[in-house]
Formats: sequence, structure tokens, C-alpha cells
Amino acid sequence: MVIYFTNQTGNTTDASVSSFTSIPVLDYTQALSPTTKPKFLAQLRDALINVGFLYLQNPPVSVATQDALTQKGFELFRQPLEKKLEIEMVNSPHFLGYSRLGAEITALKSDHREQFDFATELPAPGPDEPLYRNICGPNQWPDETAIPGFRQATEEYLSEVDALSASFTALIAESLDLPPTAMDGVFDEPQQHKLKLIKYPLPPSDQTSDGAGFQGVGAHKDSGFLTFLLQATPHRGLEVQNKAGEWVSAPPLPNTFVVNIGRALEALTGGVCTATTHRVSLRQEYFIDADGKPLGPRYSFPVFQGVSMDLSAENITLVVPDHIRDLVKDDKVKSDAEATFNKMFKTSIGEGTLVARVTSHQDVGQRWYPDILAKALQGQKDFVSKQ
Ligand SMILES: O=C(O)CCC(=O)C(=O)O
Ligand SMILES: [Fe+2]
Repeated sequence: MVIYFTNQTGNTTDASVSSFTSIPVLDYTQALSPTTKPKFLAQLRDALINVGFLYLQNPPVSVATQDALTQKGFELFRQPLEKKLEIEMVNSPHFLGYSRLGAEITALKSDHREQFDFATELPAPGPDEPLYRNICGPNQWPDETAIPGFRQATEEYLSEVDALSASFTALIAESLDLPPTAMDGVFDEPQQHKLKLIKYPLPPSDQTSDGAGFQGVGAHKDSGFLTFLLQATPHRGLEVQNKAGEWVSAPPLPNTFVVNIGRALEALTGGVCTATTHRVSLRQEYFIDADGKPLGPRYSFPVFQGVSMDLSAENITLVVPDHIRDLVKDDKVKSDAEATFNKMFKTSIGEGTLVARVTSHQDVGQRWYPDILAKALQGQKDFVSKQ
């Protein structure tokens, strides 16, 4: 998921800003025992406020479920192009299905990745519901005879990550000295989560790139609540921007998910939880192992935890206690978060999300939402010409 006007590449280069140089590692099992839970919550609070990213070690998603998704995911990418095109995203008004290499745009540039989007299986909205409710709807599943068990593996994975997202949300609330149920009103029942299966092929070696490496996915902040990312191969490439503007590497660590905060959670907490800019940079050396053997493509599988599409300023009641808000020293962070809140929730979050989807997946926009796409592109042009 990408932001709409992507100018968030972090222009702050003030090295005096206190800034992280690595991503904290939290052990989920510590949250389960009353003796270790306070330490876990303190580490979590620190990660939420100062980093916006963390590794969650020993997540409660079984290794068998992770392996099944990984194997089925690899099989899906190995299908011939014509099979993948049977479930191309352009067929789906719900932005679900296959996107070819280069079809998605982030920070106004094509991303060097191929991907499949699946989500919590939900019915399409009725004709009287707001247009943005079309963000939810049924999946396009691959042919069961071509990849037996694919749907089952995907749904099992989404269901275990759904349970994790609920327990982790309660832990976030507790780490902010709120009751564990404080965020309950922010979600639909059932809540849609989106799983992206992503393949980053080796970039062409003849094309020189700037110092940033070849764009796997451009610099962006995720827009939802939390993201739970499974890095399914050993490649480096994921990079997280600290407050001094430097890029910090987030390589895969065994038995962890990378968890990061999206703009909806940032806005809801008035900037206490920070949504951090990140990107995937593809460099030739990331595609070979320590012995010089090729690693093949990089694969990663993020789940984006959604929030209710109907959330708007009027129906949000979350109030973060003052002593927690005061931990955010930078007043600009708070005022930026307030501005985002006002923009994001002025009407409902669903409307902004639909515009963001249409802008990222312009072929889908052209087919299903041409008026919204035309308006969004005009808005981008106006924005760029004012820079
Ligand atoms: O592939 C990754 O490691 C991260 C992908 C990402 O940031 C995204 O899809 O929002
Ligand atoms: Fe992301």
C-alpha cells in the first residue's frame, strides 16, 4: 500500500536528531508471561514512538502455516504468465489479483516487482453502499487444479495473522497505558486484511541506478494500521529511514515478522505511534549468498491490517493519555499527525483509500473508476507543478 502524494522521502538531514540505527527485536513469548510482559510493553512503547518498525520474534503463527504459504506462493509465481493473467487485478473492482512486473507505481515510478493481492474473503458491497466499500470483496483464486491447496494455505495464514493482529493491537493499547480494548472501535467485524505475495526479480545489471539502488518498491509509508511482513528469502533489500534521513537495513532474521506502523495508526494516536518511511532497494550483491551463489528472486509476503473504511473524525474516540503524548518530544510530529488525521478522516478513510488504490493501480482505476483516476492524476500534476 502506498501513499498518495509521495514526497515523504525524508528531507530531514539533521544528524543531531536522536535517531535509531537498528530495528529493535521483541520476543512475542515475553508478552505471554506476567513476569516478562512489563518489559515487553516498555520495549514496544519505545519501538512505537521512536522507530515505527520492529522485529517480532516467535510470532504466534505456526511455522507449518508460514511454510505452507511460502511453498504455495512460490508455486503460484512459477505458473505460466497466461495462468497468472487469468486472475489479473484489472478484472477486479476490489483491487485483488495479479499485477505484472512494473504495474504498480510508488513515488511516481514503476516498482520492479510482480505481485498477487489476496484479502480476507468478503462479499462485494451492495449497490446502495458507498463506492469505497468496493475495496472489500471476493478474491480471484488461482485454478485449484493447477495449485491444489493454495486457497486453504492462504486462508489459514490470513486467519492466524488475523488472530495475531488482534492480540498485538491489545498489546499496543496497553503499552500506551490504555485498556486492551481501547482500539476495538477502529475495526470492522470481520475486518479485511490484505496479503500481498511479492516477487522481486534480479534487476537488469546494465542499468545504472542512483545511489539508492534499483527501485524494488519506492520510498513510502504504509497506509493501514499495522503491517506484518514475512521475508521469505534471505535477501537484504528492505530499508527503513531514520529521523536523520539515513537508511537502516532490515535484513531477514530467523523466525521473525517485521512489524511496522501505518499512517492510520499514526493518525489515530496523534503521532505517538510513528509511521516510518521504507523502501526495497535492489542491488546486484543482494542476490548472491556469502559463497557467491545466486539466491534467485527475493520474495516477501506482507499482511496489511485494515481499519474500518467508515472511520471518520466524528466516530473516533481514541484518546492517548497526556503522559504518553508527552513522550513525543517533537511538536512538529504532533502537528503533522494532526494534519494527517484531519485529511485522512475528514470524510471517511475509505474515500482516501480508494483514491490511493486507483493511483497505485492505474489499469484497475481506468477500467472501474475512470473519473476518480482522472481527478487523482490531475491532482498529482497540480501538486508537482507547485513544488
Ligand atoms: O517487500 C518488502 O520487504 C516490503 C514491501 C513493502 O513495504 C510494501 O509492499 O508496502
Ligand atoms: Fe510498505
